[in-house]
Amino acid sequence: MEAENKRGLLIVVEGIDGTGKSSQVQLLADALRSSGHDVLQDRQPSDGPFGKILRKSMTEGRLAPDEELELFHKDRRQHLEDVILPALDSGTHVVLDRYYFSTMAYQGANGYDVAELRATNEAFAPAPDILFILDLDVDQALKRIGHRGDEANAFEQRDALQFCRDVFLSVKEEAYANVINSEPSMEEIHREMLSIAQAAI
Ligand SMILES: Nc1ncnc2c1ncn2[C@@H]1O[C@H](COP(=O)(O)OP(=O)(O)OP(=O)(O)O)[C@@H](O)[C@H]1O
Ligand SMILES: Cc1cn([C@H]2C[C@H](O)[C@@H](COP(=O)(O)O)O2)c(=O)[nH]c1=O
Repeated sequence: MEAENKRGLLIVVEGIDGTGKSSQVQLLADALRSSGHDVLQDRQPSDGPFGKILRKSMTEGRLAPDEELELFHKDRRQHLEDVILPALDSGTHVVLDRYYFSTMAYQGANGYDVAELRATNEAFAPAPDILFILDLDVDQALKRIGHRGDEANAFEQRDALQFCRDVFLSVKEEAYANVINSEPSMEEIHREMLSIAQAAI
């Protein structure tokens, strides 16, 4: 009899800029691979056609809010259909840097209703099996990413990031959510996340 092909886990890492998401996604994916698991490491915006437009807009000039929001949703649908769901179906674990919680946070900070954004996304995007919310004080996060700019922009950015941090923390009671204090060393944070992931696999 053929061995049953167990579905992979969708493991999402969220948090405001500078909390260490990319570093932890890399460490977690590498550690799970070293333990013999099939792992796809990926990110949103994705590297697909809509994600590329979004990434370009971040360096070359922001799009109008409605156009930007539509592209985040198109990107997520395309990424799920073409990449994430097939990987999970084949038993591969997906470690994802940002997901729809970032839409709730950042587009919420742009003025859209957070609950509506969540409902729109959860109508087509499966909830994660594990969500890591990397949590750090906004000033510390800004220090890590070496914020530069004029004073007015700094205040605006600080307020927007505080809003985003609050939105990420608003889902902390979900069964899949794990709030990770991002102050300790990368290695300590990695050990905590790996032990949670290993317990679920
Ligand atoms: N636990 C940590 N302690 C100190 N510095 C850290 C820690 N984790 C990450 N950093 C540093 O903070 C900076 C941002 O890390 P990283 O790019 O992983 O964060 P991020 O959340 O993915 O950021 P962004 O959302 O802006 O891409 C990097 O210089 C990284 O080396
Ligand atoms: C998925 C997603 C992302 N964003 C924003 C958040 C960041 O400013 C950038 C992504 O860049 P990073 O390399 O991951 O830091 O995109 C967003 O506004 N909405 C989203 O849904």
